[in-house]
Amino acid sequence: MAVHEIKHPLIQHKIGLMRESSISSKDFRELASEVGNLLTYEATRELPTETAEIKGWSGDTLSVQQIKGKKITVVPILRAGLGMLDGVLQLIPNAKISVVGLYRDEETLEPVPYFDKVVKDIDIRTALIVDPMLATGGTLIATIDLLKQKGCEQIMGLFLVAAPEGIEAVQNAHPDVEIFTASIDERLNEQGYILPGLGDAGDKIFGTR
Ligand SMILES: O=P(O)(O)OC[C@H]1O[C@H](OP(=O)(O)OP(=O)(O)O)[C@H](O)[C@@H]1O
Ligand SMILES: O=c1cc[nH]c(=O)[nH]1
Ligand SMILES: [Mg+2]
Repeated sequence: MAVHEIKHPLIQHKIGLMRESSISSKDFRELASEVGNLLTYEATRELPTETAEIKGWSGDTLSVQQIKGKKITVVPILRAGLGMLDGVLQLIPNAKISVVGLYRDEETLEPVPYFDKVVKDIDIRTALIVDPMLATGGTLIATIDLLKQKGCEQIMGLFLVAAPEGIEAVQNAHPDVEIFTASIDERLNEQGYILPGLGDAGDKIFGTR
């Protein structure tokens, strides 16, 4: 599995701002969307293009490049993934959206699924999963399981922050999935939170902390 930690200065700067303990929900939300946008730019760098003929402004026929083949479905994981969705859609405005809802049980840290509504033609689309946090990896593994059961064959994931433990778990379960993250942090604490991390991303985005 390919794991890309994106060291772009803009991304590093914005993730640094998000680590400030007193950050407001408004600022956290804006930055989550902005970093989601920048990660999308990086994750789509290798998308294949093909030549198409169009009629240009002067009436001449022009050869231009268009995205080729499989289309994308963006898969925000409820709740916190919604915080990155706007930024992703700014770059892929025609993407279909497949929503999955899972929360992590606070005691067992196991993912608990509670919602899914994915596009019907997911078998011919590339899924772009978005979630701010990849911690133990349980939520991501369950999401990939679900998408594959529905026929999805090509899957990428965008995460603001990822823990080494979670990356390893996902690598073992789904070695074919490609991951893009703004930061691979140090470790998980006893409660399964990422250190140094961002805290509880869902609570910060929705103001429920
Ligand atoms: O890798 P894992 O250990 O599974 O943890 C990561 C998950 O935990 C958080 O969601 P949470 O359960 O807090 O739900 P929320 O988005 O509704 O806050 C986060 O947004 C991920 O979905
Ligand atoms: O650090 C973490 C781990 C899981 N979920 C979060 O929101 N933050
Ligand atoms: Mg949460």
